[in-house]
Amino acid sequence: MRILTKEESQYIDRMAPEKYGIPLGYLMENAGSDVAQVLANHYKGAKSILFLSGNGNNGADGLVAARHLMELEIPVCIYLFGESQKGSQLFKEQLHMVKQLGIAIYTSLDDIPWHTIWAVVEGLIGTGMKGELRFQMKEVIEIVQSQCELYSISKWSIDIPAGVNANTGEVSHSSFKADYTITFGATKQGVCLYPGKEYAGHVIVKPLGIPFEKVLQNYQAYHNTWGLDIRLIETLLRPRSAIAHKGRNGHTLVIGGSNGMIGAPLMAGEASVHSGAGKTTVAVPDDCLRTLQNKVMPEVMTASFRSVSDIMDLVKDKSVLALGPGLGRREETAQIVLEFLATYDGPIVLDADAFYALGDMANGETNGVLQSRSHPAIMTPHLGEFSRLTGRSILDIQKNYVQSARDFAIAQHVVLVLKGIPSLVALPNGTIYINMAGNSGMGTGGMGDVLTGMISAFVAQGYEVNEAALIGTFLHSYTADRLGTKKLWGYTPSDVSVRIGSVISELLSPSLNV
Ligand SMILES: NC(=O)C1=CN([C@@H]2O[C@H](COP(=O)(O)OP(=O)(O)OC[C@H]3O[C@@H](n4cnc5c(N)ncnc54)[C@H](OP(=O)(O)O)[C@@H]3O)[C@@H](O)[C@H]2O)[C@@H](O)CC1
Ligand SMILES: [K+]
Repeated sequence: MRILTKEESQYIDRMAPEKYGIPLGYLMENAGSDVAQVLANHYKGAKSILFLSGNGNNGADGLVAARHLMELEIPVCIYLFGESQKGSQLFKEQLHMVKQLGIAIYTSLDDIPWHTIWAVVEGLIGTGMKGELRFQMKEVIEIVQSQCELYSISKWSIDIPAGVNANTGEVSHSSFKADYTITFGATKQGVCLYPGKEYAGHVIVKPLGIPFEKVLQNYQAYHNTWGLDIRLIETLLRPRSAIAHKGRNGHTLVIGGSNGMIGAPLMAGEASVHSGAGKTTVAVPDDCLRTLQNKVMPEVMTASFRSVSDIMDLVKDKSVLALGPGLGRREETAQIVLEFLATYDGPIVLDADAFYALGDMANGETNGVLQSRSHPAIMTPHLGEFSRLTGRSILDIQKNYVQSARDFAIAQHVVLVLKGIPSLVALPNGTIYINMAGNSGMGTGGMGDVLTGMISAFVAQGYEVNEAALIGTFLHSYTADRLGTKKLWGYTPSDVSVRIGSVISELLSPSLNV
């Protein structure tokens, strides 16, 4: 699923007429007619649908929809916001048409017969929003929302809810909170990120009427952002060969653990087993080995290390290394991690305390440690860890969430799995995937260790690091969502871990009801 930024949408807007001779009015006619079709299918025999129309092209989309609904004999009316004579050219043209057709138009909210309205469709403002919502628009939205609540009227937005920043998902105070958003061509980035995502409700994507990917090929600042969803994963997952044996399915090595932190490498190791790695070994510092052996499931092999050369020996015959879970933050451990990274060039997933060793990568001595690897390292920091790696505050990262992830992945040449809400996967070429799965029940200690084990297992099984990060990240959340349908909290990382195999089996063979 393609995701567009505000600038990309506006570029399409400009280029359609300029380069391809496709008047914007054509695209608007498609957009408006699609909005009408969706509403007509939803509200057969509706009393009345009210369009809130700003004086830009977002409002004009709504006016087109109102005209189409009139043809379908669905009663419509319009509330006009702002000065019509100052509106866009297309808005003025569409307004003239609906006036000629005699559609009821209100300029005061007090005059609207609210008891007759079944749905409000907000076209106050779309991708043209600059800064914070202005006061007058906020007032209108507040009154409309309270009327919707009073009369149980459902709320729709055109393209993006008024007040939601189309890029960052930040919302102005009094933004329009829709039940549904109908958008064109592709979802806007701002409704895939929080809090914008909550304001958009269910997003419906309709065609734009121009192959926009072709148009964007010439756009210098084109960012290439995708939704990480089930359809993408179905294209990436490959059935196992019937003759695959444990040797073919790879061997994961997890290096982690410290006194009191044995659970982390243990969960990573067990998740690797459940995700299908042929073999899994968990290695911990010498003095933790006995504790590990007493706790770990029998399918996981165990080992221990004291020095970098021990780790080098252990990793020799392994397909992938997961480094960091529960490793601890002692200075000598950090030294081992750095020394090891300087010598080992194989596939690696870095997590948790491995980041402590790397410190501030933008300004510190470790800048460049990961850049020239033949397999880009996969890094799975949460926001706190990412803040430390980048030397920037969490607030600053959240404000520029997607761009921060993209910049880091490009600069360090890594596959970054940024564990936020939602999680992002940023590839070394700057392509971003926004995770569409996940739920609030996932915020428990150990969930990240399971993710590390899952991603490592997919690398072990022969997936490229990019693919493994995408598959692991999505399936981790998707499996949690499946659990979340029964209970939204109280399920454990291990519950997710043991369920992964069944979920993959279902995806590969939908007829299997495991
Ligand atoms: N992508 C495409 O190809 C297609 C795009 N299409 C549609 O076009 C839409 C974009 O239309 P757009 O560019 O005309 O801007 P739009 O969202 O209507 O806003 C402009 C109005 O908002 C006002 N305003 C600005 N900031 C404000 C604030 N903070 N608070 C309050 N008001 C504020 C601004 O006022 P001004 O600054 O001029 O005083 C002006 O009046 C897009 O979302 C989609 O629906 C479709 O037709 C299909 C093809
Ligand atoms: K809107």
